[in-house]
Amino acid sequence: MTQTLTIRRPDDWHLHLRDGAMLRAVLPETARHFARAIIMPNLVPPVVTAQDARAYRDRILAALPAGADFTPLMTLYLTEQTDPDDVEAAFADGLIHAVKLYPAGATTNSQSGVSTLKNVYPVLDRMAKIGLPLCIHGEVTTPEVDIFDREEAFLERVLIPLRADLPELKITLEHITTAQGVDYVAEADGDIAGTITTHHLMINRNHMLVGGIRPHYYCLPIVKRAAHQQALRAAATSGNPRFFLGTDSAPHLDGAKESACGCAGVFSATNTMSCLAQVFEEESALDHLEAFASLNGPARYGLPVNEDTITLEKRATPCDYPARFETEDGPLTLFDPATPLHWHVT
Ligand SMILES: NC(=O)N[C@@H](CC(=O)O)C(=O)O
Ligand SMILES: [Zn+2]
Ligand SMILES: [Zn+2]
Repeated sequence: MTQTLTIRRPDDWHLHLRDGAMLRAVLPETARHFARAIIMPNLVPPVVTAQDARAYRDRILAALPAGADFTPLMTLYLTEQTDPDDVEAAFADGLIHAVKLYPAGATTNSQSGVSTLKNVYPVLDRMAKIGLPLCIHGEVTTPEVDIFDREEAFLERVLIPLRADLPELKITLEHITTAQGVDYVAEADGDIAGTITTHHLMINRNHMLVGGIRPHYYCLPIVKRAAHQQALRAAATSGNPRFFLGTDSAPHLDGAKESACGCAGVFSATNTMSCLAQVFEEESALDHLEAFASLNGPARYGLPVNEDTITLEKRATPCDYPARFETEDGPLTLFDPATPLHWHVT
């Protein structure tokens, strides 16, 4: 007997769509399953002003396949020049749903990010007043801190002091990767939530490094040891409304990944729902998949849940996802979950 699971249509609360040829290649992959996504603003140059966000939203809408039902939820890239009035007006217009903080140098295209947090306090203060969430790439960038410890150090050195200064600010700690990140989000007072990616639920650093280095598993924050993966799986499948899906699907052309200095980012839009169903089944928590993928995110962002549904069906035959896509600029490899997937999206 085939097992089926019908859930409200999911949303992706952390997604990189890029621009141009890459946007055209990856947008249909997200729009097929997801109704909405929080769109990351780390283009080159970044999406900094309301005007940038409006223009980017129009390019995304223009790239949607005919008949697709998908709403991009725009964000602004916080810089030390960001104008609080521009941010407030964009939020009041319904154009943006969050502002994104990249510590300068932390990740892909974060050169324009924030070096001195105090310099953006006027913007953060305004956001706290109007209830606009701040999404954070939570890693310190000081060279002495080991790359595997950057998230934990961020909690102590940056996040806790920031939240003490601005306790009313709504914060989403993005793509959490450690047990410390999980514990902080679960236990801290006030308005805090955390997104978890597909790949951090599926793989740990052994998958990336044992038996050869796999550049398509390299992302930031970097995948950690198995005990952290277990903590993330427990959090995601717990039903706790503070945790929800942000795939961090982050496409880079194969040439940029398979290189002596490869880019960080995992492209997982296509097979995320099959991966998640597998994880939730393994954790005996299929009944919490809808909360993680479809309910907790909208609640957090003050948006209605989606009315339509998707159905997943567990079949003996594994899913047949393509290993890679051809974009107009070259090949793009899909996340390889390192195990056959049996949950098909019907
Ligand atoms: N996650 C990644 O490894 N890369 C993201 C940036 C980010 O989300 O940090 C990208 O834009 O490629
Ligand atoms: Zn990030
Ligand atoms: Zn990201």
